[in-house]
Amino acid sequence: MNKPVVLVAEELSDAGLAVLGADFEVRHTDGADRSQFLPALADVDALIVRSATQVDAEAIAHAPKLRVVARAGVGLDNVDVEAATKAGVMVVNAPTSNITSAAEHTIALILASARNVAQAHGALKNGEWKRSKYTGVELDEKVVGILGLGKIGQLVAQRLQPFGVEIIAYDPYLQPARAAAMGVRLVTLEEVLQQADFITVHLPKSKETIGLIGEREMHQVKPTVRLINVARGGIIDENALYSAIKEGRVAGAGIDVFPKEPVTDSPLFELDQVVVTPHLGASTHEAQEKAGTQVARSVKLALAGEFVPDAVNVQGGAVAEDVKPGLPLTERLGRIFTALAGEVATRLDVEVRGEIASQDVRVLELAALKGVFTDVVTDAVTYVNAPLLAKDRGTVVELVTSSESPDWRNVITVRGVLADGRTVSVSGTLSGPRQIMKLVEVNGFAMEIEPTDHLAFFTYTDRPGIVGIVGRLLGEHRVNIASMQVARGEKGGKALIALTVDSAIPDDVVEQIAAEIGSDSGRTVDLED
Ligand SMILES: NC(=O)c1ccc[n+]([C@@H]2O[C@H](COP(=O)([O-])OP(=O)(O)OC[C@H]3O[C@@H](n4cnc5c(N)ncnc54)[C@H](O)[C@@H]3O)[C@@H](O)[C@H]2O)c1
Ligand SMILES: O=C(O)[C@H](O)COP(=O)(O)O
Repeated sequence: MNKPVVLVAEELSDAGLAVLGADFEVRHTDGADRSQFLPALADVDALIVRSATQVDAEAIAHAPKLRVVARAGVGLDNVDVEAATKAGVMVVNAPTSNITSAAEHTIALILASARNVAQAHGALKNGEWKRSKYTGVELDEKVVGILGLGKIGQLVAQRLQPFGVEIIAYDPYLQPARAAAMGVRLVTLEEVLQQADFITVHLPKSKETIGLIGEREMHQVKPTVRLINVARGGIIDENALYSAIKEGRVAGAGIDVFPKEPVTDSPLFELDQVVVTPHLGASTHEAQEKAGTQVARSVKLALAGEFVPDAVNVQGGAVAEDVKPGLPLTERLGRIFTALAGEVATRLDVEVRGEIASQDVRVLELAALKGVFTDVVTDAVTYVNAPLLAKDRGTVVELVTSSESPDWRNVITVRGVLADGRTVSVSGTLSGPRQIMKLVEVNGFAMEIEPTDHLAFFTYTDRPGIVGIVGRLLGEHRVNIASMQVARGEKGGKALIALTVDSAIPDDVVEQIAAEIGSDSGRTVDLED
């Protein structure tokens, strides 16, 4: 069988390649060179990039087999996540891999800018011993303004605290109490501009943040301010920064990122007050190893159709430890649902009841959909394309949660309404310390059986002799019964017989059983992959 193809379009750490292992055909290309990159996408299953490869709609259209784009780093501004989602392609990143490196690089640029390290270094190496020209400033008792107090902004704040600075931050999406707990005062953008001696940017690049620090803002800052950008080029307007430094309205800058990269000529490069690095924030051995291994793991999960905690274009995000064991159970319930229904539901409720319902359980809805469609379409069903499949087929899906679960600690139900108005439902739980999967309800009948690979359900009218008939017919056809349960509403009423068997029951045997016991519905469920 052909191995899935993983295209590595930028440098990936050896550790990352090692995680991929021998199960994949790993190819390499230069993602920054479109004439190489686009044709290389033709038959790839996964693509791994850093920030230099533009994974736009055109690239995605060149990759008909693509199932996952993995960004070995944080920023996703080079990946068209919307186009990927439309094409059913999962996008993952390595959200924490390089944050320490980026924060440390920020500190390096703050200090380098404060003490003119790069300029003095260059001068001395050029034979110039200049001391007064490179007199700097202390950090002690200065005000540092952080724009964007997210993962990196917070690490920067922690690392700056011992320098004796006052830290203020602008981040309208953060609770002031959370910032206060870090010793940071949340203020408005104007207050940062007016009060800070150093301003460091840690924002995502977005429509809102492009040019956030532009001409107008450069007129509001102290003339002694130093601006640092280790986030993304363009958040600080380069031309406005150039004029402000030239005109003495800004004292200096430390810049790691540029609006267009790579870049070797920028007006900023002529200014002695500016220290620059070529997007080195994440360029440490440690960050690259973490980014490489994290995305390689995500690629493996994604190609196996498993849930990928770092996926950015599926609902759910990171999965709580208590919720994780529910994923295979719910997926199995989805598959059993489809086998019982024999068609796609018009409406599907995924009910989560019990203790786990207090957590973020949206991923269980995805797991149910993945199961529901696994035996319906030929293509691999993933956590990304399962909701798209539901939408395409007109299935309205709802997640229902409740902390009430009278019989079990947690119960998950997949219940659907079919086109003719019939309802099909199946519920399961994880039982005991070993968290064994149990089916606890099928179409309103209570039971307790393991959802093994081969199941069968027959409804009939309650009367004596049914178990014997079913046992005899299966025995005659050499199908071994592992367990059998009978459930009924009332004596002589509608009843259900549920079986787990060691091999698939042939269709003609199902028909024979149904005919002999007068079953109006005989369904088998075969889940062996
Ligand atoms: N130079 C590098 O090598 C390097 C390395 C890693 C990350 N980065 C970049 O650093 C930036 C920050 O990364 P992170 O991991 O800390 O991201 P994050 O998402 O954890 O933090 C971003 C913060 O910005 C805030 N924010 C968003 N929009 C805002 C707005 N309009 N105004 C004010 N605040 C806003 C958010 O609330 C959040 O707290 C990203 O641009 C990322 O691409 C660069
Ligand atoms: O967003 C990021 O992760 C950083 O900017 C690092 O980008 P890189 O992987 O191209 O170094």
